[in-house]
Amino acid sequence: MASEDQLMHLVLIRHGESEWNKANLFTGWTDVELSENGVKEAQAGGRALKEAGYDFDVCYTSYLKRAIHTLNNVLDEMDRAWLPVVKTWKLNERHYGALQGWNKADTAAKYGEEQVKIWRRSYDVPPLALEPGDERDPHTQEMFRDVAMKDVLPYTECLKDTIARAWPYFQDEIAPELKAGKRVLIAAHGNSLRALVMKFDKLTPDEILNVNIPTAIPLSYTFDQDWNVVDKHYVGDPDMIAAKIQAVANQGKAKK
Ligand SMILES: O=C(O)[C@@H](CO)OP(=O)(O)O
Repeated sequence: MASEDQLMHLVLIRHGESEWNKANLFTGWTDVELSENGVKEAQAGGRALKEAGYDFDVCYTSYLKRAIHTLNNVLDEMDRAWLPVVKTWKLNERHYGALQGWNKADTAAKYGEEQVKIWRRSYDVPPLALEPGDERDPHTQEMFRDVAMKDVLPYTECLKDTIARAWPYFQDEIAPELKAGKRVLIAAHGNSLRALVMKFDKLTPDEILNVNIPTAIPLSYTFDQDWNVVDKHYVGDPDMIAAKIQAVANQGKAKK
């Protein structure tokens, strides 16, 4: 067992409910705001972290406002608004291609729940792609104007593609901070966090299929120096967390 000063502390938090989660729409890189409930969820996540005695040295988030505003609310609750925050598009949600804006239950009724589960959760089957020139094309959006190599920007992504950008970012930018003893908080998205969890937990493509991340519940990881997970737990009430995980899974079901 590693001694406490050799352990590395990381907390992941998915953004609170967004306006499009509430409407059950595929979101991806659409930059939608938190719902009123989502703000409350983020605040509750911050309070849970504070009450459990967590503190951080550096935070990371995506370019999307639902994650950024979640982080701001968490840090406000912890009286840590002053902490350094690094934003990167590499932690953006998985790009949902042409599905962005479609209702998940209607899509399940039209294409079948199995197909929707594959689009939502499979490791290597991407959703239908955006057409180049679509107004949602990231190559033409202001948000990505500083991305030098535009061909890395996607028209759609499966989880494998999200891992291909999020995992090298974690290894190059975040892992050294953890190694240096910094306590790190990452506020991101259901699927960009699944990308990290798949790597941390060494899950197979079949195992990751059934992993759903609940909104705004802090997920605490402790690693030893070899990146073995020595502790992993959600911070909050277990029944509430189980209900939230099930609610995420149910979003892809057709309405009966
Ligand atoms: O719509 C999305 O971008 C994601 C996260 O909200 O949804 P899903 O859980 O269906 O992958």
